[in-house]
Amino acid sequence: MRIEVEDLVLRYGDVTALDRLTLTLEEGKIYGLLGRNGSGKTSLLSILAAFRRQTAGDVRIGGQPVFENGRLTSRISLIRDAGETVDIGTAEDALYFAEWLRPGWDADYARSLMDLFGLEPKKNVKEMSKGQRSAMGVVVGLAGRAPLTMFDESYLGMDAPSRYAFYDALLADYMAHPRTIILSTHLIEEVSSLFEEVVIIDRGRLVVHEESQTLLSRGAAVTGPAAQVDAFTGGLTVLGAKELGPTKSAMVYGDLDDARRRKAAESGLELGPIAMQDLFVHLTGESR
Ligand SMILES: Nc1ncnc2c1ncn2[C@@H]1O[C@H](COP(=O)(O)OP(=O)(O)OP(=O)(O)O)[C@@H](O)[C@H]1O
Repeated sequence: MRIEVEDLVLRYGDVTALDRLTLTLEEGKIYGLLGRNGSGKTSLLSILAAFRRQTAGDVRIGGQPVFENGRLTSRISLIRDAGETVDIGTAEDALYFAEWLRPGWDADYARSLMDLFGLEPKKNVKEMSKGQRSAMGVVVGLAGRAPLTMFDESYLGMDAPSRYAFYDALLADYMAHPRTIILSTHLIEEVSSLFEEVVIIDRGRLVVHEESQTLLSRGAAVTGPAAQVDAFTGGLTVLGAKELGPTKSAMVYGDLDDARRRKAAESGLELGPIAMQDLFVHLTGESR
């Protein structure tokens, strides 16, 4: 479902969590929502899921207002940090409840995900470990197949093998059942290969909304003899550099046009990609 957010403001008392945020997300893509602590990610997702009402501004999903719109919210799923299943009883009860809530629920898929994450259906959710509860949230989020599915750091408590199993399952299920997925995360390098587009917010404002590949193309690692690297990077924004003997590698930010790329090749320099995390740190790190 297409998401249109216009001049969105959310205030908690004196704190402005979202500050006239404007954003349009087309349907059927996987979006990465990135931002530093307190930048407003959870606030934005909570409004998209109608858990909260905005202070001002307009939010439309599939062309409709979201708040107190039950028909629409049954098609929207937000899985939060601790999972939403804690007070429900056993894992089986939680799945039953989710099935009742979600028109697109796939019970067979839910069972296979339970197996994948080693979750016991008869176990009380309250008695599960943090990682198991996170995995329960992931099962509910994936098997619900909501046309708008959002994961707010929900998989952070899971161990690395479980997280990677989640990323693989998400991608496979998204290919088979395309829908709009938003992943908010601090584990940028782990997840960034899933993102088709990236949204970065900082202090409640939009910093970047771009295709992942376009964003990544704004940075490059320049490697070669130190003097040539320095000459090449003069005038460019250098995000960081490492030296190993006579060789230097510098991360630069900015559009590297064909002429510059040719110049690099002529100077015997190698241009390589840089990590999304480094771009993120650059784009959000200097403003505080
Ligand atoms: N219930 C609340 N009451 C008061 N202030 C709040 C509340 N929830 C969030 N805030 C404030 O709103 C701002 C945005 O918080 P939000 O949780 O949306 O950020 P976030 O990007 O999700 O952060 P994190 O990455 O740390 O989870 C912060 O300044 C936070 O302190």
